[in-house]
Amino acid sequence: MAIAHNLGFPRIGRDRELKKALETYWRGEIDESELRQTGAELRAAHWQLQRDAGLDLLPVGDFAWYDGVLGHSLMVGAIPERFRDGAAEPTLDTLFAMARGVSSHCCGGPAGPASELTKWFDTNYHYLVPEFSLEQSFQLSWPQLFEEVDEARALGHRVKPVILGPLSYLWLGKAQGFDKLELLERLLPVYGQILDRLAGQGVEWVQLDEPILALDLPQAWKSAFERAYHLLQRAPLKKLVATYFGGLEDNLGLAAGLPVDGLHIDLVRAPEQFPQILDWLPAYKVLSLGVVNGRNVWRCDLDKTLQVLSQAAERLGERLWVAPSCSLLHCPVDLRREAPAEANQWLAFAVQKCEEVALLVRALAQPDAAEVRQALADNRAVLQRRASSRHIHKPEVQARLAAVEPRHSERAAPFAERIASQRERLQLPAFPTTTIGSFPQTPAIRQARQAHRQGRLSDVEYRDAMRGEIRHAVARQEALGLDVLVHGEAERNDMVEYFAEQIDGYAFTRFGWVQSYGSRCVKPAIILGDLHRPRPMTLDWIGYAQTQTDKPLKGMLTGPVTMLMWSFPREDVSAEQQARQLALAIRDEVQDLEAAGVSIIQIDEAAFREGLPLRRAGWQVYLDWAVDAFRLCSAGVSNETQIHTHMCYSEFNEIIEAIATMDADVITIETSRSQMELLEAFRAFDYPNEIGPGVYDIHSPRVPDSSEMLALLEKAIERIPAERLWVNPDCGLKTRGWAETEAALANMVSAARQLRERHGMAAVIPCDV
Ligand SMILES: CN1c2c(nc(N)[nH]c2=O)NC[C@@H]1CNc1ccc(C(=O)N[C@@H](CCC(=O)N[C@@H](CCC(=O)N[C@@H](CCC(=O)O)C(=O)O)C(=O)O)C(=O)O)cc1
Ligand SMILES: N[C@@H](CCS)C(=O)O
Ligand SMILES: [Zn+2]
Repeated sequence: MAIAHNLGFPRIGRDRELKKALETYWRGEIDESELRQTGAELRAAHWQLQRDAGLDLLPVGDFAWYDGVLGHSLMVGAIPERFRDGAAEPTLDTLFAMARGVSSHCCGGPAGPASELTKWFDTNYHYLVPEFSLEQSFQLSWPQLFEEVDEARALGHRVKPVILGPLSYLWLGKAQGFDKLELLERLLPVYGQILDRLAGQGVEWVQLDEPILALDLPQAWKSAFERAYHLLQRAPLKKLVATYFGGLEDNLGLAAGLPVDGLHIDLVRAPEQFPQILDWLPAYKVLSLGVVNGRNVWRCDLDKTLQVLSQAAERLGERLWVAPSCSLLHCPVDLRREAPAEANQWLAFAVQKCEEVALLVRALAQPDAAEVRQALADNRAVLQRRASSRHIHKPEVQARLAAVEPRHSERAAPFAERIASQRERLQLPAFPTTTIGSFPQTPAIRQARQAHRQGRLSDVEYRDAMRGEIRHAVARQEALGLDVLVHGEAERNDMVEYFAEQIDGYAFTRFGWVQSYGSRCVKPAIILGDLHRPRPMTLDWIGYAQTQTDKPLKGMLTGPVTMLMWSFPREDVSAEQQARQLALAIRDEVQDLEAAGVSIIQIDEAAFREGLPLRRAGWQVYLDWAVDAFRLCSAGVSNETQIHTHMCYSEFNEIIEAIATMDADVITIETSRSQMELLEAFRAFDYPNEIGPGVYDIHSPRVPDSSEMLALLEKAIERIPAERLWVNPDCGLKTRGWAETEAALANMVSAARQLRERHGMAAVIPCDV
């Protein structure tokens, strides 16, 4: 009989228990043993949920205090010098210091900025980038995995530890001035020790995640795979190499031939790998088929999936394993937590996905069992109901889209002409200072929203409370001397969810939390059907904010690509189609803001880079529709209206041309943790429009001083003409407190003023530059 297993379970908790415990610990309100207790309770609950769902083999090692890659760095002793405290072994506080940074005036321990945070492949999860030095050594330093294996076994579970594989780990890290692959020989002995120790604990199978096998790999890395796994071969336990987020393609032969005992492939992202894989797999190996989508929330089409599995079972017998396509980290925890709604019948969250995997395995073994037949019949009926639902197909939305012409994606004049009109209108100083949009989402704001949701605060009371927050944010910005103000986004629960709630065609959850980084979560909305905007979404708030100041105030919207990437999309129509529907909805809002006199409109495309397919072969198709969606939503304004965009993941080297084609008048980007290195692409391409490279990292509570920001701006000026440079933080400030926000922004404004003096720049940039 096939084995039902799982690659990883969400760790944050159904009610975000881990988030709450972490934040309470960081505030000093609970001690380490209380935090650890919450972790243990969550792990126990999650293993039990998976076991109750019917899985045979449960993952251990998928729990992390902040991030799995960070935990792995601790395990192999890759701890940057600035976080080493002289202590022999790292502590939980070492881990949190690496994740969050430490201010020099705090705690008396080592100080320094946090490690870089970046996107986990093409997901909305962020990991902490390992930092490698030339003298890097590795040693087993963090016993968490072994302790959790004991913990799970003591609870009576059959476990499969999950570890990030050595090649993917090195690939995801950062090495300054040398080839990080050179570290492999130093790293592998530690992997050997880890595997030996797990074997000593009685572990039979270990899962080594090597998602980079789904990427275009240089030959040196392909060869390194063979070398590495040959060396790890002697460890006395069975190894399953797990690949996901894409197909193996040219790495198929390599992956199938590695000297390990099993291979997991993602058949949701790359169904074409089957049945070809059967011909490549050595006869002794287990094949784990990832057939239940770990990246979306739709129920699995069980009939269709069983056709594939039955064929596989015929060839593989007991060597067939069944699993979700990837870790379920990217899914909400449990659909049973939601209130009843028509759409629920179409959905499956992590717990339900485990049940689907178990059911598929049962259906293979006992296709005629009454409960199996019933479950398959139910599944069929549900899928049919969805296909014919009136919530999905809206002829008026489709007709509007069909009438779109290329001219709708063209600004009236080229950038050089537009910027002159905009400078004339805006009268901004050189190096204009601004922020990315959000100001601190304080407990008071969140509590007001909760009270409003629960009916304890009327619509008018809620509006007045948010207007109070807007007045406060505007007044603080004026006092700080910022040049372009924002309303602060107090009224938004999230930059995507807020808009999704106002666009017809979306569905929402109440508890569908997914970890984004550390303790921060998002609740992605679900695109059910055709999308349109029935009424203005931001006009009242932004109009109100503009009445509070004479300075220019940026209208703040989320762009179509980001709306799509950070939602759970439909699978019955293309991503392009969904992005174009969203673009029209946002275009309507842009035009309403312009008509209301808003002179600058920022359309955030924070997820633009993340949407880029993992394999280069898919890039152009994506870039064409993604750029066009942005242009479609932004191009309908006059030359005097300045369009900004913002992206928080700025590795643009290879797509800078597409970024330029978006033709935003100003782009603000995240660059501070990379010390402005990411601007190199803009310099090399001679990017024509204006740029605001982030001068400080907003993910950390640390307040950088103005000299630090000035130094970064000087680096920026080496790469970008001074008259096109803006000054802003890396991203929005919603996660920060007011005290640190004001301190950091005051330093930022001071840095901009010093820069103006140093470079003798005019107070107002002339229009003909
Ligand atoms: C820019 N980022 C975003 C990404 N994806 C998004 N969808 N949105 C983003 O902004 N991806 C990349 C980055 C990731 N960065 C972040 C940064 C910050 C957060 C974050 O702060 N998340 C919040 C949850 C936000 C939210 O939905 N808030 C709601 C509900 C708040 C709440 O918990 N209410 C309580 C009651 C009130 C209380 O006591 O505090 C409750 O309901 O129980 C709201 O404001 O109404 C987080 O807390 O993690 C995410 C990604
Ligand atoms: N306007 C948003 C962008 C985040 S990427 C914010 O400031 O939070
Ligand atoms: Zn951002």
